[in-house]
Amino acid sequence: MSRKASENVEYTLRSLSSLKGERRRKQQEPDAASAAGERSLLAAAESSSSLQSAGAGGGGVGDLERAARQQFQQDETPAFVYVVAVFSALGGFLFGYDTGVVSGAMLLLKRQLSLDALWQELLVSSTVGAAAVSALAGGALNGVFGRRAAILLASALFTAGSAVLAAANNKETLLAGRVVVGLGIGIASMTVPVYIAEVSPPNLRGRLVTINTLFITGGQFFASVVDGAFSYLPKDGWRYMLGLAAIPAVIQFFGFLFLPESPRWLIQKGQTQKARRILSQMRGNQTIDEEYDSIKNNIEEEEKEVGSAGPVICRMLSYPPTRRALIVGCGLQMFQQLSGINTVMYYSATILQMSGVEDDRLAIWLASVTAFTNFIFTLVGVWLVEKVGRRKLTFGSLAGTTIALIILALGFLLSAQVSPRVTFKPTAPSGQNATCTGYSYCNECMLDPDCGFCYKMNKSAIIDSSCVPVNKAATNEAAWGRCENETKFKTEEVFWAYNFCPTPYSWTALLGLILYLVFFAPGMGPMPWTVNSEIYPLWARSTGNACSSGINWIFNVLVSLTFLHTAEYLTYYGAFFLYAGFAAVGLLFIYGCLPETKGKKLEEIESLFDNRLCTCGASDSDEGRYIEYIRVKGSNYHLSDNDASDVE
Ligand SMILES: O[C@H]1[C@H](O)[C@@H](O)[C@H](O)[C@@H](O)[C@H]1O
Repeated sequence: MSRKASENVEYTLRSLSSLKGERRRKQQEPDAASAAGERSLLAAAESSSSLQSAGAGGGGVGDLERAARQQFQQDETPAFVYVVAVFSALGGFLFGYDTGVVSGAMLLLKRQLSLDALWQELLVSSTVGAAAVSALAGGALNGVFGRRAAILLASALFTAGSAVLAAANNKETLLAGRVVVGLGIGIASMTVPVYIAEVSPPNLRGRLVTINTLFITGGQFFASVVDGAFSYLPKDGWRYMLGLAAIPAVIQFFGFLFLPESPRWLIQKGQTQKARRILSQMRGNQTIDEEYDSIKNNIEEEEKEVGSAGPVICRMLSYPPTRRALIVGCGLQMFQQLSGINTVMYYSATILQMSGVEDDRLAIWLASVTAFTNFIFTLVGVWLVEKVGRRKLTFGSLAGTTIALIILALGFLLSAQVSPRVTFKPTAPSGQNATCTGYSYCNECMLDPDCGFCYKMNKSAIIDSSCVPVNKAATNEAAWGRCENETKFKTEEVFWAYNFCPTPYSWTALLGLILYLVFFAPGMGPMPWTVNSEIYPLWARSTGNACSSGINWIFNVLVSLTFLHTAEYLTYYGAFFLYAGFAAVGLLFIYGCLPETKGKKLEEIESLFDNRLCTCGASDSDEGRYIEYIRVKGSNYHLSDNDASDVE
């Protein structure tokens, strides 16, 4: 389209996947008329020839439509939106980095500060616990002070926490640092997706919000590499691991001093001029009138419908559409964690050892391969989200995850069944606990965190095997006996297996692990965050996201903290069958209750929850419809209103 033509014709071309969904339209137009309008619009979009014959100057309208179509394709989203999305997603990177780095740091810390099991657990879970609290509190913070202020606060907390951790000289200071970092993670985890969703154009929203999860998994991957690299620095290596997070945090803080507030939040607070300015900065050469009006009308309408009295959460629960959205949002986050992602992430080194990787360092490095798989396949999700939509992507991903969990469980089951016998029972030195020496199979020995399996090999057969206590300070050797230290390993030609049993089926665990991430990462990883950033109306968005993120963190703590105990009581395969069961229930939930939000304006999404909670994706049937509106200068009619004589 020539520049001149584009100046002459001001238009907006947009796509909607459903007219039924547009509440305002429904109220303004009688049903029959709207159905007729819908039909003619559909016809108009289908072929330009029908459009041409609809107008008096048919050829002119055809040109107009073609020009509009071309311009739509040319209307590029300004780079500014991407800059804003990437700077915000640094919050996701820090979330991933700080949750991921701790496992490597802990290996060094527990030796240097002689931490007992309780302190180790405290240092790991305090962050996740603090994140749960601050995610819940972050709703109010976001509502009152805005998204930008919340992100600035989160990056300040990340910076302060990392500095405290890097300089800590005792475990109490470490605990304080971990709590501060956790507070930052919680706020970032609930604010960043909301902020990105609110500044993005509808056609890119899913992709841009999913970038945040890409940054989370990127942070986890980077953390695993840093863990591997600094594990060679036994003294103070942890200071670098924990302190490094300050760099992206400072970058984000200064970046956000210059980045704008969400225009939707500004409109809600009555700062309309500023909102307009920011919106046009974000939309470049696209006209913002329609988007601006629709946000504004929506806010007014919502206030009329829901009122503004009482706490937001009470209003959300008593208003059916937001209550339904909240159930869907929290359910998604709960099933994300119940399908066991963080046991896979936090214990991948252990799972890899089960597959026969005996060297500790190699297991740490291989764990970064796992984190890398998670990262790369999240990228596949970024690519797929606007192509296949949220519903299909989430469902397909969880279906594959369930199968992978079953394979993982079967792998552990097979390994348990062929678990080597204990054939040699050494006498414990006096004063030493004799529980380990009482076990008859490697499998029982492996599940007791205090014991390990010491054995010899004769060709491929395991001989002279014993179960003895592990050296708590260095789990790569036994507390006493043949496997006590590496010199003895060599002279006695023995092998030491802690946390795993040498069996010919261990590779199935590795296969299950990789398959798990290949399926989980594109859908179940990012979609709960993406969908939650879209499904609540503006007045309920911060609170809705605060609740669902809080649920995510609470289930994260529950699942990852109980993993070792669950494995002890149910065995490893029992634990993975349990997660597979949760995932299967999640599958029913997603099939029944998750609507498609792809391509819809945030303001239209609320109407997806107008009807029954679980419609098994019934609104999807409208998905194939592609309706285009063209607004022509001097005319407020749609082209399909058959009044082409109004067209300039
Ligand atoms: O979406 C993320 C991602 O999948 C991470 O890998 C996981 O550790 C988080 O718990 C989850 O919320």
